[in-house]
Amino acid sequence: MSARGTRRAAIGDLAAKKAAGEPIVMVTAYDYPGAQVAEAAGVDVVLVGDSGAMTVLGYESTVPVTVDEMIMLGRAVRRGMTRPLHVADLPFGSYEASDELAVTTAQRFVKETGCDAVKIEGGGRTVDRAAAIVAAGIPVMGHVGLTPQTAGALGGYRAQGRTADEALAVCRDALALQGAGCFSLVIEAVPSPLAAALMPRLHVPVIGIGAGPAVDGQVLVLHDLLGIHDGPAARFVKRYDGLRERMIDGVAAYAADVRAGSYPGPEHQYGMPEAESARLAELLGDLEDGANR
Ligand SMILES: Nc1nc(=O)c2c([nH]1)NC[C@@H]1CN(c3ccc(C(=O)N[C@@H](CCC(=O)O)C(=O)O)cc3)CN21
Ligand SMILES: CC(C)C(=O)C(=O)O
Repeated sequence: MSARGTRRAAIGDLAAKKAAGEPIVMVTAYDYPGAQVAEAAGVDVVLVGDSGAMTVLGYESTVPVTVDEMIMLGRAVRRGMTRPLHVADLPFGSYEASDELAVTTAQRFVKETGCDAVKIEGGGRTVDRAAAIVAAGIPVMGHVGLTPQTAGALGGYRAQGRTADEALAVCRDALALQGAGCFSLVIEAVPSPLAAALMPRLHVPVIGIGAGPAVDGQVLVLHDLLGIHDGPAARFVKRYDGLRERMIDGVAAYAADVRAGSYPGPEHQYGMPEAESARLAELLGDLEDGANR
């Protein structure tokens, strides 16, 4: 590999960070500039999340997004970065029905997007799917707590595991996914005490989103943290910028310039030698004479 800092990340890097007690930084990205920005900012893991269904494709949930759509996003992300670990979400309906389907879909993502790992949601039957994909040689990130692909069954986009019994179910799922060979887990929208109680029992790196500070790293949706997304934000979202407002201001300033005739300015125009433009006028005159005959 080339110079230090430009080496492509390896799956084992997350475990090394956990062992060293260094927080792991993960963000989503869905396209080429998003991946470039994530890499330039020095993030460790870029997730091509199915949240892209909502943030960049405009669907009302993550459920409708297709494998082909996710693969297009994943390929664009691959072209935009070298170093961060590249994880791809398998979309709803593309892995649940059987181990064969899960492996086939995961293989498509690896072959067609060049991702390092895939992420699948839930415990239960997902545990077997995770084991099958791992057995096929593809690293799997698990995802427990709030699992948006099945949020309908969970009562909507709301925190999970708020009672001891429900919390135990989340812990069981996390431990089962670890047992199935997941190299890392995402835990989403759970009480901080749940995550804190679970952490000593997990040896794989755990990335939290709305799971408090006890975990090994944090993930946020790029469009949420930059303030590009304008929908209702979850409790865990911290908005570090207001890019949506800045983007609207930029386009509005352009529109105002066009309408005022102040764009394009001299510096945005191509010139032509005086002799050539004089000759062009002559040639056009001949053209008209010909047409009018
Ligand atoms: N832009 C974006 N960011 C996300 O984090 C995200 C998505 N999209 N799409 C898929 C899921 C949905 N997510 C969400 C969305 C909303 C809440 C939310 O509003 N939660 C409320 C509680 C709502 C309730 O109890 O009814 C909260 O207070 O956190 C949580 C997770 C996380 N994921
Ligand atoms: C929020 C993260 C964990 C995710 O699953 C997504 O972006 O789809």
